Amino acid sequence: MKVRRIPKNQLPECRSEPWVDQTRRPYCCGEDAYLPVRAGFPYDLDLPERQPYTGPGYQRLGDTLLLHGDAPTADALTTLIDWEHPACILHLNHHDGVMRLPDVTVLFGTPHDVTFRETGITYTLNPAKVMFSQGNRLEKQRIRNLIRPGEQVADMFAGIGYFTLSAAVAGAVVHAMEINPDSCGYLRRNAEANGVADTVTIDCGDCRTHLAGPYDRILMGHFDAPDFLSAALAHAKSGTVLHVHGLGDRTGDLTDTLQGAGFRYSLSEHKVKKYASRTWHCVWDIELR
Ligand SMILES: C[S@@+](CC[C@H](N)C(=O)[O-])C[C@H]1O[C@@H](n2cnc3c(N)ncnc32)[C@H](O)[C@@H]1O
Repeated sequence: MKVRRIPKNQLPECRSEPWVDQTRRPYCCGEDAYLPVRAGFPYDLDLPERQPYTGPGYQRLGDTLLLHGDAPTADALTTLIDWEHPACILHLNHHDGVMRLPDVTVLFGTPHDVTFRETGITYTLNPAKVMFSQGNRLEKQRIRNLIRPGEQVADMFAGIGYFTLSAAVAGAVVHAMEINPDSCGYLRRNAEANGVADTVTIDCGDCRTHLAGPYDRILMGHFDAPDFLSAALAHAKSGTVLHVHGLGDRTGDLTDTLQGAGFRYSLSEHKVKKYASRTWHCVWDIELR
């Protein structure tokens, strides 16, 4: 690719010059910018074409990359390091136990706290210590759109704040419960970083002992959430909406619990993401009448 090297701060004024090839993107490195040059115009350098990326798929959290699925080969790892220049690479083997703790193998660098933004929300966490699911991004946005300012919301499985923060930035008053002290620490930091510490109350411990409803909305972001439905219903009222996550088809269990507790309700199912070849991560919206 034929380019002219210019100081990066001159990029905005040079971009519309007649010699600039508008069909290609400028490349920046340090204080320099390399602008692609149209055929027939003078150029400074002929850069080799950037090869397409052929390494493994990854999830980026700040300067750390998280790999899912099979562990990469040594060559694939080198390709990834050369491409992304990360500070750390982790291979996620699985999530463990009720706290869904990540079981990771460190492939490169040293795990540490990372800070990143997703849909306007800032998160800090250590991906080797606590889970963060980017696959739930659309669900977080959906919840954010459903919230009315001033709603009283319970988040029974708050983690580092995936749903709590989405609800709080939409104007809800959130009671966040989380059993893992590490996650509680990040949740507190994240509420402060997003300017919602005044409207988020955090209780570190088992949600069943901290629920203090009735609430307008109850968020239940854990695969075992259907087993916690009775506990949630004891803190609900007519008009309460519950968002109950789970794996596979749990509608029979949910309707049994709702009918056993004597509630009239409407129930709708939403697919969040594919979890295994034939298993979906679903969320059931239940509105009590
Ligand atoms: C699956 S993670 C949160 C996932 C997150 N909601 C998401 O969508 O990515 C579930 C969280 O619930 C917490 N947890 C599990 N059992 C709990 C309980 N009985 N009370 C409070 N928190 C609990 C775990 O420690 C974990 O942080």
